[in-house]
This record gives sequence, C-alpha cells and structure tokens, in this order.
Amino acid sequence: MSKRENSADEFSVSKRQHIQDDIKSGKHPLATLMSLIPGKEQKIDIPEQDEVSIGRSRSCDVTLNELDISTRHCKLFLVEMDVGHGKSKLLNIVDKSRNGTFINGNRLVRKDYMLKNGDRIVFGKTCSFLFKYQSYSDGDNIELEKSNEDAFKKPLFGFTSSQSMIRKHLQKARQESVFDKYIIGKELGSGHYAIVKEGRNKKTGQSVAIKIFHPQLNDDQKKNHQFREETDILMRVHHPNIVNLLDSYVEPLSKSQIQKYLVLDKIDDGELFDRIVRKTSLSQNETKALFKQILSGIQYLHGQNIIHRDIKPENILLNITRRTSNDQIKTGPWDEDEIDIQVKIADFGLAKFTGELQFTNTLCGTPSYVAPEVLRKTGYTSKVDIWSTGVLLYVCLCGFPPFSDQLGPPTLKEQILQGKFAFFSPYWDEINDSVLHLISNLLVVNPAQRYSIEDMINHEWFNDIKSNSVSVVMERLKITDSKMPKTYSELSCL
Ligand SMILES: Nc1ncnc2c1ncn2[C@@H]1O[C@H](COP(=O)(O)OP(=O)(O)OP(=O)(O)O)[C@@H](O)[C@H]1O
Repeated sequence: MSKRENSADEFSVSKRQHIQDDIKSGKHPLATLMSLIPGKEQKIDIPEQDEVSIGRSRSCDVTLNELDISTRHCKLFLVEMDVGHGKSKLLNIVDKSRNGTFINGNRLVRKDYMLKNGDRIVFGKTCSFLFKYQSYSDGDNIELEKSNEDAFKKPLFGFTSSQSMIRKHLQKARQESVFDKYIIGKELGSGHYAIVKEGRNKKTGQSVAIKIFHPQLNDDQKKNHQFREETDILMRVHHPNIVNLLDSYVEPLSKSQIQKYLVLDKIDDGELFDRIVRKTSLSQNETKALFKQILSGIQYLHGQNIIHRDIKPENILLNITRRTSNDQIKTGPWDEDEIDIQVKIADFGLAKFTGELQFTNTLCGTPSYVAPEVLRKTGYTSKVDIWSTGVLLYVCLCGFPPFSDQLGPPTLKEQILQGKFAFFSPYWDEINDSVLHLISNLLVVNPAQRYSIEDMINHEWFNDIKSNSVSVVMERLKITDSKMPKTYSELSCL
C-alpha cells in the first residue's frame, strides 16, 4: 500500500451520499476545505445547502474520524449577505464542540464567524484545514443602488456610459476579499477608529498601508453601498500631495458585524504631528515649504468639491528622502540629513464614515481643529478646512494650539465659537507680522469673511513679496508664566 493510500485511510473523511451525488451531478460545491496536515492531503467539498454539519457522527454531512472531534463538532450555515456590492453567498460557522474550533489561531467561543478565503480552520487539536470558496458570490446579479447624494456633495467626476461599464466591471471585480489580494503584515499605527497595517499586493508585490476600521454592526445596507460608491469616487482622486486610495472593501465578520478596509499608498516617515513634537515648533521657512504642498493638496480637493473635514497634524503624513552623500542638494529648508520632504494629506473625504468623534486630536482628545460652524451644526462648506488649516499653521509656528482648555476660561468650545485667540509673547515675538495677519484671516468665525484657499495661497507670506495689506502691527499678548500654554512637545513628556 502506498504512503498516500495509507494516510488517506488513516484520515478517512467520509461524506454523506447526497454530497457525493451533488459532486457527481456536476453541481458546484460552495467551498472547499484543504487538509493542511503533511502526508494527509485531502480536499473536502462543502455543498451549497442551508446547513452543513461537521463531526464524528456518520450522520453529519462531513464526517471527521479523529478522536478529539466531537460527535457534532460545528455547523456551517449558508448566509446571503449584501455588504455593498450585491448579494454574496457566504458560510457562517458556529462551534458546538468540546475541544473547540479555531479560526486563524483564535477559538470560536459563543460567537459565529463568517468564513473567508484563506482562513485556517482547526477542528479540535489537529484537524487543520485551509478554507476557500469555490464560487464566492452571485456576481451576475449586481444591482447598483443610487448613492445618497444628499449625504455627500457629488464631486465633479461624471461617469460616461463607458466609464459606467468600467465601474460595473470594477464593482464586480471588487467582490473579491481584501485577503485574496493582499498579505496583511505588521501594524503601522492606530487611531480612534482604525488600526493601520502594512500590506503587500500578492500579484505586484506593491507595499501598501491597510486601514482596518473597528468592527461595525451590519445594520444599514444603504450605508455599505454608500461607502463603496464614495470610495470608488475617492479612488479617482490623484494628486502628489494626497495619499492615494487604492482599494476599499467591506468584509462580513459575522452575521451581524462587518469590517471596512481601505488600501492606501504607504507613507514611510510618519506624521507632521511627531515632527512638531520632536522639534517643539517649526521655523517659518520650513512651515512655509510644507504649507505650499498642503495648500496645493487642499486646493485640488476643493476643486473636486471634496471637503477634507479633518485637517490636523496627525493626518499630514511625510515621505522624507534622506541624505546619502554630502554633495546632494536640498530641495527646501529641511534638516541637514534630509534632501526632500513630500507632504501627503491622509484621510480626506472620509470623516463622515466615522461620525462626530472624528473631530478630535489624539493628544488631548479635544476638538481643537474644528471650525465654529461645525460645533454649531448649522451646515458647513469647504471653509471648514480653511479654519483647520489656520489652526495647523498656528500650531506649526508656536507648538501649541490657539484654542484649548488650558487657555480657558472660557471653555475650548466657547473660545472657538467666539474666535477668541491670541499670539502670545515670547513665542510669537520673532515671527513675521505677515503670517500673524494670515492666521487672523483664517481663524474668522464667519465663514463668508474667512479667506478661501486661493486667498491663502496668494497671501504675501507665501510669496515673499511686501504688499500694503500687512501694514498693521500685529499684537503679541503678554501673560504670566503660569497661564502660558504647554506645547505639544511638553505635553508629550508628561
Ligand atoms: N497611508 C499610510 N501610510 C503609513 N501609515 C499610515 C497611513 N495612514 C495612516 N497611517 C498611520 O496609522 C495611524 C492611524 O491612522 P488614522 O489616523 O487614519 O486612523 P483613525 O482611526 O482614522 O485616526 P483618528 O483617531 O485620527 O481619527 C496614523 O496616525 C498613521 O501613523
């Protein structure tokens, strides 16, 4: 007897007659389990039926003969689910065993789990299988639902009929799972709503960042569709100062939960926030050079009717080219060991998917960058980004925000609503009046009187020209040491 026959015999996996019949009759199985035990190669087909039982009992649909398998070890339930791209037929696994069912190393305890391609399932201690769907979804029945246009001001990208065909095709192609296309690796960072991990495209080898939102209830199909439609649009946004969105996925986690994924260009050198913390504040020249890029990105977004809504130093990422030899010439006022810095704005147009708490900054957990009209909830325009950019400019130059509870009373919220801020001595003493004038035209409570992105780009501070507009001397406020605001750098050491 050959080794192979012998092992197949030892690991005899029998299936009930009707499964065999299905296969014989040419009816496709829904999924397969490939044995991962060396020398015990085995492929088990999972038929497409409402319930599939797996266990040691001969009456189970799939019988596993190992001693640590329970009589009825687990059940697979067929679930039709729409997570934003038409109905998909999926298998939901529920454990019923004594020794446990493990998915990718985690024991299923009193919860169900929606199986996905590439999952490693271990029944009991040793029965280890790789799970794969045969035909994952009902791809020919995709219904494109109209997006909720009120919730998202439509960007200027129109769809021609051929584009709409491409879009349909794209949508069909996108029924694949994020795990089919990418290998997910180590953590790059985390925020309130998501953790971001390194990823690698299995086909091209491209290194990417994968933003994995915390699990959400799958209680609103319309919202899932909206997420898919809007991320499709954001995928067409390309600018050198904006992080490219490459792919988006909504994956079922269980019968009631989903998880959203965004695949992004990977940006290697961290957040502007960390640079400010490290340096306490940035020089005028460095701030100006970084802001020229930030403003170019924001101008592009506003030109496409996209409002960022969450401009803050944590969302400004940096790609830094380091010096490798002494004769390399710097492209800007960067540090000695830096040749070039490319600014990349992250998280644009996505704030609405994460709710109001989004308006926070990670250090203080306060809405320091939010425009007054957002707090007032009276409706807003792209001018909210101008306000936040004004706060960011202030922070870069002195190292602390213009509005904070430390500066109260009044409260942070009241300071913002009243537009109550000051340039404190000695922090602002050596900084040009010209940029104080610019900031004073950005932190204006009435959005109609606030600068536009073009006003900002054309301001004399950026263009190093002297005009008559800044003839006034900007006031610096002297306050006692005890009242002096703490910089992000000081706060990060506490
Ligand atoms: N494209 C990227 N490349 C590399 N790192 C990234 C990328 N996007 C995000 N990160 C890292 O992951 C961290 C968390 O990401 P992000 O800020 O998008 O999550 P979030 O939950 O939306 O955060 P927040 O709490 O600010 O709302 C970021 O601070 C950054 O350090």
